[in-house]
Amino acid sequence: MIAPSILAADFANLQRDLEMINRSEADYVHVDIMDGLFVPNISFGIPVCEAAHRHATKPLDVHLMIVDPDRYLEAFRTAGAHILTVHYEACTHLHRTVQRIRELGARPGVALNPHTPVEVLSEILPDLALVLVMSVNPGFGGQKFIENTYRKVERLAALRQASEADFLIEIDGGVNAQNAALLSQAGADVLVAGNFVFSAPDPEATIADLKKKTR
Ligand SMILES: O=C(CO)[C@@H](O)[C@H](O)COP(=O)(O)O
Ligand SMILES: [Fe+2]
Repeated sequence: MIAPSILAADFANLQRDLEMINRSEADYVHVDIMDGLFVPNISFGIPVCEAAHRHATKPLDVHLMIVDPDRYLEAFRTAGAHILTVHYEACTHLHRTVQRIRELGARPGVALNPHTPVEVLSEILPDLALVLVMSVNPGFGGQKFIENTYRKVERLAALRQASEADFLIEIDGGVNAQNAALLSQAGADVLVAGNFVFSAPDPEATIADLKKKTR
């Protein structure tokens, strides 16, 4: 599955870019929320998420790169989040946070920074709908893919098989035509792509090409 990240969209033409995603073979719309504290960048917030929800026909996959995300779970759910992903590194009581996301009626996801081993989630995997493996350090689009990600995805896929848990494995950062098939073979289910899609001459065809590589 493919989740284009609107962080790389033209914010002055967001409706146009969302309509492109609607027409495309994309499965989700990836929405990156950055608070300038958890990551050294500020993206956009709840009103933009609401606007994306109004125009998108695909479910919103909301990636919260914010400290203490519990404060905003309800607001992003009300703004249309279908998947709500928090960072492992930003949560003190991750189990409680995950339960809260489910109570709100959203699908809970947990994201891991490149330095965080997948094994830290072993006790909570059955409670998750998605694990997001960061393949760059979070905060910016257009960064170089970290090659260690393949091994991490393989280890996570092995944990999934061993535990019979049923979560999606999502990869986020530096995804392109070179690494998409390899990530899929390693066990990834959802690939986020920002710059690779939106800087292409034909973003819709680029989404279709990426999708073919994941089949
Ligand atoms: O969460 C993030 C960055 O922190 C991502 O979702 C980026 O938006 C992906 O952009 P590309 O690396 O594909 O340009
Ligand atoms: Fe993201």
